[in-house]
Amino acid sequence: MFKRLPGDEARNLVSTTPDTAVVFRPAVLKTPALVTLLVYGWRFLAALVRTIWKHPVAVAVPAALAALWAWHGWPLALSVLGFVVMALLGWAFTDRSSFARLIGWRLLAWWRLVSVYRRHWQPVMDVSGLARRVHGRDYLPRLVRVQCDGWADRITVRMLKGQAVKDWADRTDNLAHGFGTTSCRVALVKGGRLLLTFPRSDPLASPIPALPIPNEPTVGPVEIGKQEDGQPLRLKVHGTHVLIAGATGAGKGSFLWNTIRGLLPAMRAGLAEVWALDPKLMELSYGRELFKGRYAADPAACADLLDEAVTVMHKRAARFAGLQRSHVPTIEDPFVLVLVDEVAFLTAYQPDKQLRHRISAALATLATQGRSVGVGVMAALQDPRKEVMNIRNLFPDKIALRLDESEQVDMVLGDGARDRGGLADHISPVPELGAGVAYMRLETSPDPIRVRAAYVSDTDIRHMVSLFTERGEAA
Ligand SMILES: Nc1ncnc2c1ncn2[C@@H]1O[C@H](COP(=O)(O)OP(=O)(O)OP(=O)(O)O)[C@@H](O)[C@H]1O
Repeated sequence: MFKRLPGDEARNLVSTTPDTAVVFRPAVLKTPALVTLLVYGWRFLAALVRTIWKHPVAVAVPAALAALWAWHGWPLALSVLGFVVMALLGWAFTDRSSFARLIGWRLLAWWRLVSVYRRHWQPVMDVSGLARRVHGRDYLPRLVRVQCDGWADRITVRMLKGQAVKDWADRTDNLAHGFGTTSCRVALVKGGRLLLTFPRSDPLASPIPALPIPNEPTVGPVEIGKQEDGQPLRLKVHGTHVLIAGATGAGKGSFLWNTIRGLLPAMRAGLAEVWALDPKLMELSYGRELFKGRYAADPAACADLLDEAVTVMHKRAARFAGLQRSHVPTIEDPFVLVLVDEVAFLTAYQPDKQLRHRISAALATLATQGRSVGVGVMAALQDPRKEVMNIRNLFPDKIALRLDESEQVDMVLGDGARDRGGLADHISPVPELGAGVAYMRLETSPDPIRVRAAYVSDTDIRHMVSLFTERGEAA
């Protein structure tokens, strides 16, 4: 007597009499030909309507050409096709960006969909473990849409019911290599839908030379480099505090120097001041003339300078109380940016306990109360552990350059940042490839963005100093 079993369970059958083979006869249901034809016909019709609905222009052009051919012969259809191609080429050469936006990226997206994503979708999902087989049925996440721009392919995906973002975030390596790119970023669009970003090129692959000094004095976001999509990287420094962490040689200095460079016109105009704490005596001493005496390297002098910043902050808070809630830089009340290179030298590694407490208390006070009265802190450090920097959570904006260990990423950028693609431990230790490259997590956005700061060389710093002192004297 045969028992009917779902297909998948046949492999679980065990014979107690090894000489007798288990005979499995699947139940065969004969479907009438008419039903099969109707099903295929319906599917074809649905696909046709869907294609016309989704791609009206792409369907209309070949349909019009086919109609021309049928009614007026192929010479006319060919001439019209030639005319269309020439017109498109003309458009592409005269207004590249609008052509790319309206036609170019859509064509590329279609090509990438057909040649890469749809073609490799099933094998990549299977091998990476994102497809599932339940009770003999295969379930595959759905590839919803492919969009392209000059930098990356963005794939919208519908997850399987019951999958979590983490399931995908843990497999970014599999996805990237499966689709022939070097990296993949996962972001949640809405419940059940993800956006996978696959960069096609890397605008951050080679060092970026120092950017021009801005013409206008501004404390607004200062341009300091590039984002991974090739857009300028503008860092907010006024109204926030910034923590920069990176292993030795990761390029922390370039974030500090680019910020000073961007603020230079405002410093010259008296709208901004940079107060520098340089306990290693290496990084900021090179341009100490820029700080107009607000420079300290000795720990005791650093503590005095921090106390002075706290006093400025308290005085402003007392004056502003009840009158204004945010700071607007003026010559009387300029924006004060306290730059601290290797803050751990002043806190965790400082042998003098009293000094250590004084410095930590001043830093914590500035970081909790300074931003609304125009006193900001930008601190750099190598080791982001809590024992070394126990106030790291007081910095709203965080930058992780190359880090030695994967656990350090979340210490700097906050919980879950590495799962969201902040792979700071994967940044190359080769200076040409990785110095100045970082993942940035801003207060306003939980997804870390990959960026590279421009390289401000010693010559650039000398030029900044001469420009500042010359103009300062002239002013
Ligand atoms: N933005 C950048 N682009 C390219 N190369 C850079 C960049 N920044 C730094 N470098 C290179 O990396 C080297 C190390 O940079 P830097 O001294 O700023 O690192 P750091 O993180 O401050 O190191 P440490 O903590 O040891 O002082 C520089 O000498 C330079 O050659």
